[in-house]
Amino acid sequence: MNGSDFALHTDKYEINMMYAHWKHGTANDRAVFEAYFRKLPFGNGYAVFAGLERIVDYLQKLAFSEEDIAYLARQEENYDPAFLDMLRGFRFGGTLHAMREGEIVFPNEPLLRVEGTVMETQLVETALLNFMNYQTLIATKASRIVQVAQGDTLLEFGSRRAQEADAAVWGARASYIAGFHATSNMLAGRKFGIPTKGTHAHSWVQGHDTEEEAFRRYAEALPDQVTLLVDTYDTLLSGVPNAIKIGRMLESKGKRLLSIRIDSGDIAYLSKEARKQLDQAGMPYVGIVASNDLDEHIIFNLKAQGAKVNTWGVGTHLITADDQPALGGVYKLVAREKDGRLVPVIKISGNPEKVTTPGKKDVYRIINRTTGLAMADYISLYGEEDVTEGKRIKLFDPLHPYLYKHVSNYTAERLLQPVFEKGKLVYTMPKLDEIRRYHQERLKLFWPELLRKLNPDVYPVNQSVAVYELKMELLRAFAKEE
Ligand SMILES: Nc1ncnc2c1ncn2[C@@H]1O[C@H](COP(=O)(O)OP(=O)(O)OP(=O)(O)O)[C@@H](O)[C@H]1O
Ligand SMILES: O=P(O)(O)OC[C@H]1O[C@H](OP(=O)(O)OP(=O)(O)O)[C@H](O)[C@@H]1O
Ligand SMILES: O=C(O)c1cccnc1
Repeated sequence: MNGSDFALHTDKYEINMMYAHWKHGTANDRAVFEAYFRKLPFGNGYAVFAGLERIVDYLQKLAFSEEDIAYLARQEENYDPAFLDMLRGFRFGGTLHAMREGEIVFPNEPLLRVEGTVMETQLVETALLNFMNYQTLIATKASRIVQVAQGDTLLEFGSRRAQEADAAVWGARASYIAGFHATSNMLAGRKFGIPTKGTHAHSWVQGHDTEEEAFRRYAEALPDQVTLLVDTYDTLLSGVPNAIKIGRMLESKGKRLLSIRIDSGDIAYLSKEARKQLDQAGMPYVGIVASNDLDEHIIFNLKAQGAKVNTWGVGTHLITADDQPALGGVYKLVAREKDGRLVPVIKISGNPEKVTTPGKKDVYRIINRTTGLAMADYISLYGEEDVTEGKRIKLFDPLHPYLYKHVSNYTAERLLQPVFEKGKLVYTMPKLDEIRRYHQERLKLFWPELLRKLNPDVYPVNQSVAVYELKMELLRAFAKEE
């Protein structure tokens, strides 16, 4: 699917609601939706927002083709042909505010705010959540791996195990945003300018009479980028000694063996022994790449065991986020047009976590002027001025409003950026390397206790008094009496 073929990348209920609005003459009423997730994945202390590039491409190209219209005409809902005719001219004319890609984000704060007609805001729900949820999930998983790798080189190897092609390509991009250094996926490399890296497979060694011959022929063909996979037969007795022979051959030609790769067995033990052999052979410059079902926990453990690995190839566990394969981001209506005015709306649930926070809102990062560190994220109603003017504000957790403090010594950064204004793209997409740098910079705003992978501190996401009171007011209005 290319970007212009996504109009029907939506759930049928969105089309049905659009149709029902159209039938009742309310299709062009205004609506405001916000997208957020309720729980951080992997027990992490933060998430890394990603997906905006694809969202922008999708919204820009959003249009129904004749094939789409013909398909809709065949549905058992019997949509009125006049509705389908109207869809022919449909374009996204709404307003989108979004977090920057690479931003550090937290539960229950809007990551996207979409304002427009009920038609257009409803149609885009599925695709926006699909892009945001997957890419944010993978960027967050990758960021955890980056934290434990402590500056080692990280290669994304997941394509063959990803949930299909889009996941491989966009997952490679999300990993790069979070600090991975390269991907093995050449399409992701070409599309996004991500550096690409590749070694060779076991099949290369199996495809020759001897391991030494396989290594030699590989090195002869690609003398500038030789990484040899040393574990096909016996890592320490044949793989590394053969790699050293090839290292010598390369040296005699004024070249250098770049690295060896270990893909099975006890990586801590084998890498230490391989390091010794390489050093004793006078090749301290040869790096050691490890792969084989790695994730942040195994890398952390291998480092604790003193593994002599300087490059980690990570595939399956990263690209499938296998310990939590979905981010539960939701897209909720927060305000709608009534009698010509936008009014806040609420969704009530027996599960308190699922009660929505009404009203069109903004998110600010409150930064302590003295420490330069983030103290809390602060959700205000759109247009509330105290926070933008730097006045004294009250910080409290909406779940425990009796615990609060006032702050004045802060700067407030507005996190949601204007991306589309009434259908017009007003945002200059940063280059991928800028996004990646931005992510690294943003991490510096947080204390290390929040960034650790195990039992991190909980970062406060607070609400303004006005947001809290509006929610209470709507809850009271719907309170039941028995
Ligand atoms: N020293 C170690 N400490 C903790 N985990 C390790 C260590 N060495 C390897 N692992 C991890 O243990 C898992 C299984 O390793 P194992 O050696 O059983 O791999 P394997 O693929 O079964 O090996 P082989 O291909 O030799 O059968 C992998 O996820 C690997 O990354
Ligand atoms: O383990 P992952 O984190 O998913 O990383 C990708 C894996 O894919 C390759 O194995 P595969 O057995 O598919 O091919 P090979 O013959 O090249 O080893 C590679 O050797 C890694 O082990
Ligand atoms: O280049 C590699 O070593 C590689 C690429 C993809 C998957 N596994 C390994």
